[in-house]
Amino acid sequence: METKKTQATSEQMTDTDLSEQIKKVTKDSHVRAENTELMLSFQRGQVTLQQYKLLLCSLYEIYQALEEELDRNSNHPNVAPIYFPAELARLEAIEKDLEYFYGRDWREKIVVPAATKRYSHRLRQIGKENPEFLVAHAYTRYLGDLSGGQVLSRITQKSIGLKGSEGLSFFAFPGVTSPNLFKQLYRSRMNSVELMEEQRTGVLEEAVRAFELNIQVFNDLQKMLDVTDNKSQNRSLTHSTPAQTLQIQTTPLLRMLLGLLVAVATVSVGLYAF
Ligand code: HEM
Repeated sequence: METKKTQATSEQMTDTDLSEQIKKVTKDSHVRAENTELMLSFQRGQVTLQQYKLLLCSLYEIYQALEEELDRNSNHPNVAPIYFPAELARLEAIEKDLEYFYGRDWREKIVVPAATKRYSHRLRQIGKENPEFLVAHAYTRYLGDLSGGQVLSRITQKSIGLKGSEGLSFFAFPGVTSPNLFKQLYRSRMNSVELMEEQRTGVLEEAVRAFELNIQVFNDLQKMLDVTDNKSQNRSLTHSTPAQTLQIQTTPLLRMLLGLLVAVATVSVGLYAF
């Protein structure tokens, strides 16, 4: 299916192409997204199991909203050209990964920050009110996933120390043989979406907003992780090793003993002088 569709990608891109415009307007946002603490952890090969698990929880909520709205609007003229569930849908893959990390009752263990709720709320809102904006969100997530998928999968596998490919389904696109060719096809489909000038401006604004929502999710996740880290650090202070605990508890005690010694010495010297 993919090869047949790919033949439509040979058309020349121009400055008025939606795919070019959207890339241009989101360029700065992309740099900001790349430089969030969470994304830097991936790039440095330092992503932790906790970071990855929490990210998967948020991705679950985001893709659930995105894919439900795309499915519901799949016959809409502005959505149909970019509707590729067989090739791109991520929800089932994320569910598999969540089950791998959290067990069968993973649904009860999902935790997401406020920013993720805002993101999914926005997706459901535009799905109802402005389905033509869905292209901006589908572009931001799917083309991003297709661009970094393979590299990020290997980095995550190595950082977390996973043996096989279990837990990494999110990064795999079995329905896409060549991510680059598929991205070309996707761009040509985006360019075939007919939009009035006002709608086009709305889509471009929505793409910047989509990046912003992602950045907020990454920042919120990092804050959640920092709080957890601090808590466990505090716990390790109260449940600290005997040596640490002793040190903490003896400081005021020592001070009291010293004070007492000085007092006794002063009294003794006084008595001696007397
Ligand atoms: C680890 C951080 C990231 C790195 C290193 C990275 C890197 C890249 C690279 C190398 C490309 C290919 C550029 C090209 O083909 O011209 C790309 C494309 C893309 N990335 Fe990222 N990216 C990161 C994070 C993100 C995030 C968080 C998002 C959105 C949420 C995103 C969205 C996109 C999109 C939409 C494209 C397609 C651009 C286009 O061809 O129009 N990226 N990224």
